Amino acid sequence: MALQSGQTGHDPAINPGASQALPVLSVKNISKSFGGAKALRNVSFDVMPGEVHGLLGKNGSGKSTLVKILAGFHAPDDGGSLFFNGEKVSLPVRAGDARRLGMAFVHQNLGLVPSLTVLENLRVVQLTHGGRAFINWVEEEKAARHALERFGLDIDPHERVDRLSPVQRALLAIVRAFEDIEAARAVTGKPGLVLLDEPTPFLPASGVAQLFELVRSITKAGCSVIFISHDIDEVMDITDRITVLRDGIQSGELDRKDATHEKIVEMIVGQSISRGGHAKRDPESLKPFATFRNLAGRMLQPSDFHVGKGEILGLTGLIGSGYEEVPYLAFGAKPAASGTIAIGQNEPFEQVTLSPKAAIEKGFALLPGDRQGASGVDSLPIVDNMFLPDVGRFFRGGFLRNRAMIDEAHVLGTQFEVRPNDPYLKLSALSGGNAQKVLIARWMNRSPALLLLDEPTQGVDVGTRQQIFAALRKAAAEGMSIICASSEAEQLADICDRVLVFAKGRICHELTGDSLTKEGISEACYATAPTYHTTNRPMRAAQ
Ligand SMILES: Nc1ncnc2c1ncn2[C@@H]1O[C@H](COP(=O)(O)OP(=O)(O)OP(=O)(O)O)[C@@H](O)[C@H]1O
Repeated sequence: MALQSGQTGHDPAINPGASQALPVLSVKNISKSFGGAKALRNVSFDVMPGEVHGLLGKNGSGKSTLVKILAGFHAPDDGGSLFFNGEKVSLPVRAGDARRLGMAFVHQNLGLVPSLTVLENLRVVQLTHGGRAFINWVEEEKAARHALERFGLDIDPHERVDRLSPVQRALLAIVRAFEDIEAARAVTGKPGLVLLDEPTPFLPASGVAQLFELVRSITKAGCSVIFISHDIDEVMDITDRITVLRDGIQSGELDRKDATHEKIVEMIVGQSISRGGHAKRDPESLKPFATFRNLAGRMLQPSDFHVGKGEILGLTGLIGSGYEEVPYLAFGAKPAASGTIAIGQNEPFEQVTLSPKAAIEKGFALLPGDRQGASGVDSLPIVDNMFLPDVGRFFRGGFLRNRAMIDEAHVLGTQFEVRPNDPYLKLSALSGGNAQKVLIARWMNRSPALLLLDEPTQGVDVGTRQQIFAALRKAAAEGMSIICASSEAEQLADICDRVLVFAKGRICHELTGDSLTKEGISEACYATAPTYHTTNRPMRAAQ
C-alpha cells in the first residue's frame, strides 16, 4: 500500500502498542533553499518508536540536507517545524539540542578521529560535555568495554581507530551513536533516534549483517533509526517504512511489507528502469592488454592475471583479501612487494618503476575509492575537478581557454547527469553521488586505454548507476580495458565479462559466462577452497 505524503502508515504489528505512541520525530513542512535552488520543499514525515525508517532518493534529492537540518548544521527556510517526542524543537536546531533530545548521527565519513583510540572516540561526547574537573580513565574504560560487549564487539578499547577494519569502524560509530542517545534517555526518559547516512557502501556482506544486527538491537530497546542507503536490497531487509524524496519533494511513503524492489526503484527514479543486463563477452576471444605477473602488495600475495583489450574485469572478495590493492598497484600509486606489468606485446617492466605520472602517460587512469581524500578536491569548482589531469589541453598561446573548459564541463555534466550542472560550483556543494559522477566523468572523458576503478558507484543512485554501467560498456566495446574492484556482487555481475574472486591474498575463483551472477560471486567469496591456482594456471601470452 503506497501512502500519501504526510500519512503515518505505521504498522502496529511491527511494534505492538506503538499505534498510540507519539512519534519520536515529526518533520513538518521542512524546506531548504541554497541561493535560488530548492533542496527541500515542504517535506513531512513521522518516525515512530522502535521503527527503522528508510529515507531514499536519487542523488541530490535532499536526504543529507534533511539530516544536516536535524543536526543543526543547516537552518531550514521559514515555515516548517520539528517535534521530538512531542516537544517542539526551536529552529534552527541549536548546538547541543540534538544531543540533549536524543538524536545521534552517523554521517557518511563516520565522524571518528582516526588518530585517537577506540576508548577516546567512544567517550568523547561524555568527556567533553561532562563538565568534569578530571577524567577517571579506569571508569571510562569500564564504560567503553561495557558498551562494546553489549553489542558483542570484540575490539580492544586501546586500539587506535586507524588500525581498525572498515567494518569495525562503522560498527564503532554506530555503537557510539547509540551510547549517546542512551545517555540522553537516562535524563529525558524518552526514546532516541540514530540517523545512519549511507553507512554500508564499503562493508562486505558479513559486515552489513553485523551492522543490521546492531540496528535491530537498537530498535528492540525502543529507539528508532533513520536509514539512508542506495542499496534497495538492504532497505528491503532492514526498514519498517520508507519515505522517498525526489528533487527535494516527498514523493511518497511505503510500508516495507508492501514494497518490492521494482516499486521502490520506480518511486525513487520516477519510472521503471530496466537493469540492462549485457551480453558477456568471451574473455578468451580478447587479446590481453595488460599482463600482471607475480604482483604482490601488502595483502595481495604474488598473483598472475591479465585484462583483455576491451574487457571489463571485476575483482572482488572479502575486505582484506587483497583485491582492493590491485587498482593502486597497477597505477603505481602504491609500491608492490613484487611484480611486473606488460602492455600488449611489449617487454614487461617492474611495477616499482611505475609512478602515477608514468601510468597516466601510458594511458592508465585510476578512480580511487576515497572520494574525499584521494579523488576529488572539495574546495575547487566542478570544472577544475573535471580537468585537473589534463588542464594543459586548454592552453593556447600561453593563455588558458577558460570558456572552452566551462563549455566542455557543461557538456560532460549533461552526459553524466551531474546536478546541478553548474561548472563553477565547488565540488563540496554537490551531493555525494553527484560528486562521484564528476570524478567518473573526469576519467572517462580522457578515454584511457586502461581504466582502474575502486568502488566506482558508491553513493550513486540506482538510476544513474545504469547510465554509468552503459557508459562503461560502450567504452569497453570501443576498446577500453577496465579493471573494477568492488564489493558489490550485483554491480560486478551487471557489467563484467570476467570476475576474479580473491581470498587471503590469492585469486581463488574465476567466474565467466553463466557462472557470473550475483549469487555465483557471493558464493565464491565465501567458498574457501581455491579452484584457481595463480602460479600454476597457464597465462596466455600477449599477442
Ligand atoms: N552547501 C551547499 N551549497 C549549495 N548547494 C547545496 C549544498 N549542499 C547541498 N546542496 C544541494 O542540495 C541538493 C540536495 O543535496 P543532498 O546532499 O541533500 O542530496 P542527497 O539526497 O543527500 O544526495 P546523495 O544521495 O548524492 O548523497 C543538491 O542539489 C545539492 O547540490
